[in-house]
Amino acid sequence: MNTEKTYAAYLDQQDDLKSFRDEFYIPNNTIYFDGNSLGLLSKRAEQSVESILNSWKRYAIDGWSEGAQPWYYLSEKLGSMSCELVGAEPEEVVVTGSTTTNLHQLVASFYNPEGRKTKILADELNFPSDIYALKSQLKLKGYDTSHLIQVKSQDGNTLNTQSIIAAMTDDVALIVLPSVLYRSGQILDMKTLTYEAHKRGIIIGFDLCHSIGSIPHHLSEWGVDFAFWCNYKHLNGGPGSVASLYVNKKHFGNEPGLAGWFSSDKEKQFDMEHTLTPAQNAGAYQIGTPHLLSSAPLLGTLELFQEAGIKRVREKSLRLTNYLMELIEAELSGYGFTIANPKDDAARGGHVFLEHKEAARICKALKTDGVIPDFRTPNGIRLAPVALYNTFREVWQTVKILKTIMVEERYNKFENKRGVIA
Ligand SMILES: Cc1ncc(COP(=O)(O)O)c(C=O)c1O
Ligand SMILES: Nc1ccccc1C(=O)C[C@H](N)C(=O)O
Repeated sequence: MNTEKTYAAYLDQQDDLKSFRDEFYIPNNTIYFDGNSLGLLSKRAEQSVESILNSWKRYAIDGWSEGAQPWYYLSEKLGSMSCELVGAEPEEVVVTGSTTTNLHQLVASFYNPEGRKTKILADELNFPSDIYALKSQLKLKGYDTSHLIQVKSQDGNTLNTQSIIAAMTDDVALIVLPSVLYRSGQILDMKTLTYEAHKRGIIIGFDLCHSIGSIPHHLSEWGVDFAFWCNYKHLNGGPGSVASLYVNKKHFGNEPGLAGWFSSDKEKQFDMEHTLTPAQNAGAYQIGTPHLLSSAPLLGTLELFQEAGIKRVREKSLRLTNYLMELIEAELSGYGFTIANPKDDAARGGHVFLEHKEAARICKALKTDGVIPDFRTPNGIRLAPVALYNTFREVWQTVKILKTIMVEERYNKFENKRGVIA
């Protein structure tokens, strides 16, 4: 392991994505390793917001059909611009709603309890919003929450594929799992899980919040029934930007569980009939008028991903997180850290997850020293060096800063307690 700073500089020089950093606004004197929570603003996203504002200024109501990006078709257009990121056909993806409302929509559409098959299978490590949504969907169908099975983790950080498969019993109607776990960054084996679910006649969908824009997916090839994700993390769509969903084309033509007039076939929508003719694509899972101003940044940012290509993004991301882990092992052993993310490339997502009993205040000390990580309760530090805008030098500097914090016990200045927003 070469721990020299010059080696980091050499890695940056070799980086064929290095020019993308200039596309982003990097906060001054900051090493931003939190792009897995909120990605940075790019100049392209800023321009695309301006262009949507201008079309409102210039065309008013006619913006729905006029201008460079007619609003009526924007959600589908952004879906088709995202399809390579998930390995889908253009009409299988639409930009709409929020992560959680999309999950509600998809469960309302795909959870059809029948006979013995009444349960929903999830896991105990997923992000709380998904679990809240699943429980409320069960209640709406008249079941109590014992109908939600949550696969247990052996080590508190990761899930075992075989344990998930073992939980696919014949009373399960629907499975909802994350693609990448938000704390440990473990990638679940979506291909195998989908295959095993379908062998048992169970519908399966994934929450791609932590994998979208970070790892490649092959949803159509794997036969995944549905997926949903936010666009504000690795895809840099901005705080609260409109989310996305994927529906496998084998399900096209069905009525969505939660219908609205934007679920309609676009040609029929303005016929104003009281019987819905659903769109024959993923667009059918939209509900009402799209949130144009918070979809707009995606026009710019998805263009950047089309230029970079998800394969190159993933390759650089793996090199960054690998370099970070190696430096941590070389420089910080003996300081109480555990690298709690999977170390092998196949199971490691886009961030490194460190556990430490002083994690909350180590995060505060890092922030004070210009490094932005995030803390995840009770003892986790997430560090996400992002391929499009972070550098190997920043990884090197972060480990150096972290070492100083540990050697000088600088974290003692802070309370070991999370802030309101961790
Ligand atoms: C895995 C996962 N699911 C869901 C959410 C939240 O969804 P929403 O965008 O609806 O707030 C997040 C993060 O906020 C997440 O990490
Ligand atoms: N939407 C947010 C709003 C405020 C603060 C954080 C978030 C996050 O997205 C957290 C993220 N889902 C996580 O993996 O922890």
